[in-house]
Amino acid sequence: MKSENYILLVVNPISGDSEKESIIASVTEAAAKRNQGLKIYKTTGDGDSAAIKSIIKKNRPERVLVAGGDGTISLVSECLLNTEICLGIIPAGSANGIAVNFGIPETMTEQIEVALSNCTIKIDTLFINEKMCLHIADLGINAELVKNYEDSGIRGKLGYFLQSIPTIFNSDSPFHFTIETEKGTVEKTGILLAIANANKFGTGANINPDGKINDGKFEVLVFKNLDFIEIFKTIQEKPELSSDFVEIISTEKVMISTRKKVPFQIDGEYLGETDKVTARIEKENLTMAVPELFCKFHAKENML
Ligand SMILES: Nc1ncnc2c1ncn2[C@@H]1O[C@H](COP(=O)(O)OP(=O)(O)OP(=O)(O)O)[C@@H](O)[C@H]1O
Repeated sequence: MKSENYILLVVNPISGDSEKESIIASVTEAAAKRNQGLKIYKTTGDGDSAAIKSIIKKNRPERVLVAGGDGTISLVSECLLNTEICLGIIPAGSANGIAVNFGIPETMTEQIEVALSNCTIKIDTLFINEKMCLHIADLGINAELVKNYEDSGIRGKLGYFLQSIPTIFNSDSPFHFTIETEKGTVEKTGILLAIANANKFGTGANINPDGKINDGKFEVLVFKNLDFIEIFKTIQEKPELSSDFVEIISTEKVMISTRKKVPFQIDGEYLGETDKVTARIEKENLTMAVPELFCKFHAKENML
């Protein structure tokens, strides 16, 4: 197969609760229409990263599509870092936080169209405690929620909803954070500290409306309280959030320490409790196919 004219589709057969055969059939049809070859790799949960890297190295595809949840999207993204090969996302997980952030459409037909489109963008990726983060990591009450969700065994948005109230009542918050950036050291108290190269939580809450995914910076957001009026505002595209609710520090690197150990998650994966987190950004090292609106919002000419 000629490298320029070939698509690799990585499918996680067990992610979420959707069947994957219709995705495979639709991508096969779309590739044929474009006169492109298609190779399908189904993940096994064991040695997938090495296997995908080897396929990419041997037969450089023009594009890689991934059908799976956030875990599979992250895994494939890591295989494509610092290459010119474009990634297209077909969300097929239980929560799909990454897809929500990139504004990936709801229907499979539109998702495949976007994934194969020429609307591409080079994004920055975050490394948090040296683990790649495409979306959002946090310390505090949201990470507790992710843990309780994983423990409960109930998948999807309902699972998160059912865990949200007990998580709030049983939380050990507020937490005390020491935040060191190139601008100096500050002390903050809050229920949640998020590290975001993204605008939205997986729920669609627009918590970092001015964040740009390709500006060489990321944001540290300290949420001070559960102000429901402010939380409600985050359903808007451009919410003006009060600094009594959230304080935002834009930076290229950060070191965070806490007085006591705090629950910690990266891209929806609970990583236990910690009292030290470092984060840094790597500039424009991943090419992604995204909806036109997302491309426009992140156009360089719109940046200050
Ligand atoms: N064939 C397989 N059998 C069992 N586990 C697998 C297989 N392929 C991948 N996995 C596992 O699937 C997990 C990743 O799942 P992923 O995050 O994509 O979906 P999800 O958990 O349903 O979605 P979300 O992250 O949106 O909640 C990894 O732990 C990986 O080891």
